[in-house]
Amino acid sequence: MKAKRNDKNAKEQGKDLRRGKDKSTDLPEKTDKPERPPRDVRQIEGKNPVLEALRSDVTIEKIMVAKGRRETGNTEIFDLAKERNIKIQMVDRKKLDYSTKTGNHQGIIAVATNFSYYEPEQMIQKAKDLGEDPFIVVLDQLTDPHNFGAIIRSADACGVHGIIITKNRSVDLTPIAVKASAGAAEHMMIGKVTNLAQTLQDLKEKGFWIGGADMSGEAYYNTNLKGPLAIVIGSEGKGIGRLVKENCDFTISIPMYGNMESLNASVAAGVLFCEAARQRKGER
Ligand SMILES: C[S@@+](CC[C@H](N)C(=O)[O-])C[C@H]1O[C@@H](n2cnc3c(N)ncnc32)[C@H](O)[C@@H]1O
Repeated sequence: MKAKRNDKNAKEQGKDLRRGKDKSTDLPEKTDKPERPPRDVRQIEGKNPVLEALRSDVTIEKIMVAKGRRETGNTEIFDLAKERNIKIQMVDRKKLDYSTKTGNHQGIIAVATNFSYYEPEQMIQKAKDLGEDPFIVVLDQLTDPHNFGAIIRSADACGVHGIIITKNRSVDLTPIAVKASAGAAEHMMIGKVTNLAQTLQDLKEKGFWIGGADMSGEAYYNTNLKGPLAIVIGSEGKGIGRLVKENCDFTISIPMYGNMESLNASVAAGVLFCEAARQRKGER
């Protein structure tokens, strides 16, 4: 017989009215659940990001592909996955819709090990190995993952050896940033530092010129961007912070001829990186 919801006596005796059971006797003893170690993995979403991850040395656990996608231009992904012995799981599109972190998986999600972050010294070493002057980009508390992704993509195109971001109040390498980079993030060394002003001082001691991108600087096409160089890009809201600006050797500006005071951070970064690449690669 069902216990009534308002059976006061039963409640007072500690009975579970929903199941007609005695709470005091039937409940299992509380035990501390063993803590699950966090899985050191991330999701890479979309065709280009997955393809770039396969082309890089990123360790990929598996790739999930929406059923029916094999025929629609994923041949290279399938071939590379086979070559690298990576499991491809054909799944219902709904499963991808459910687990997507970008909202735009394009029918393909890879599960890969998390990013490793790099020290500025490793970026400098990379340049040395290539026989080039180091070219580093510094982002002063950028917050938009789409801007971050676009900057990584332009940086890769222009021969940047590494990007330094701040540990606090900054965007990170989220699946959205990686997607926005079209997978360029898989090839770029990214470093995180606590004290950007200190990092700039360290770079200066290593012979770097630090150029801060700012609307009130010298026109970029009149600026020498050769040699060991770090270009600082400011945040979307407040631009380059005071202390960071004080540690710049010069400021570089893209003249503004319209009504707006500034460009989007990633657009400004793209223009300046291209000019730096033009000067550094000796093109006219
Ligand atoms: C959206 S802007 C920041 C605007 C901010 N309100 C300010 O006053 O600095 C983001 C960053 O993009 C870069 N930027 C934007 N427009 C630029 C320009 N015309 N010349 C050089 N850098 C620019 C700067 O690094 C700037 O800090």
